[in-house]
Amino acid sequence: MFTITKQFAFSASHQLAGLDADHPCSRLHGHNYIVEVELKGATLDARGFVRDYRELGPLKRMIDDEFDHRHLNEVLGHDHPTAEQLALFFYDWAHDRWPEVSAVRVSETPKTWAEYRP
Ligand SMILES: Nc1nc2c(c(=O)[nH]1)N=C([C@H](O)[C@H](O)COP(=O)(O)OP(=O)(O)OP(=O)(O)O)CN2
Ligand SMILES: [Zn+2]
Repeated sequence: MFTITKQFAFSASHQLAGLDADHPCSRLHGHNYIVEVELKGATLDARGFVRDYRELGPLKRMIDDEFDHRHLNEVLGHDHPTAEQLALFFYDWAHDRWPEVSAVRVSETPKTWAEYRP
């Protein structure tokens, strides 16, 4: 089995509901997000690729247009825009287009990663 990954980045604000009042993430704040998309394939195409990284360009354009420098509560339409919810959103979006997508990981800080892998 082959596994390839590609990372995308954006900056955005969010405010998480349902937390204790003294939880810092209940305040409006922002992160420099990293989104890592993983694709798997048992075989390679004639070019030697699971899929050409360049074919993931539409995901970069969507992130740039709809997520970068936006407020994630508004983008996702709810008040729980956690890293887990973002990983699920990007997985669904990417897997609809590229069936080899096997997982998506989202980082909010240099020390944290959330992964969605069905
Ligand atoms: N399981 C999750 N926990 C938290 C999420 C999340 O998306 N999923 N999000 C947050 C905050 O939005 C933010 O990411 C803060 O995280 P935290 O690790 O607490 O960041 P700090 O830099 O303040 O942590 P240090 O311990 O100071 O390094 C919170 N939890
Ligand atoms: Zn946060």
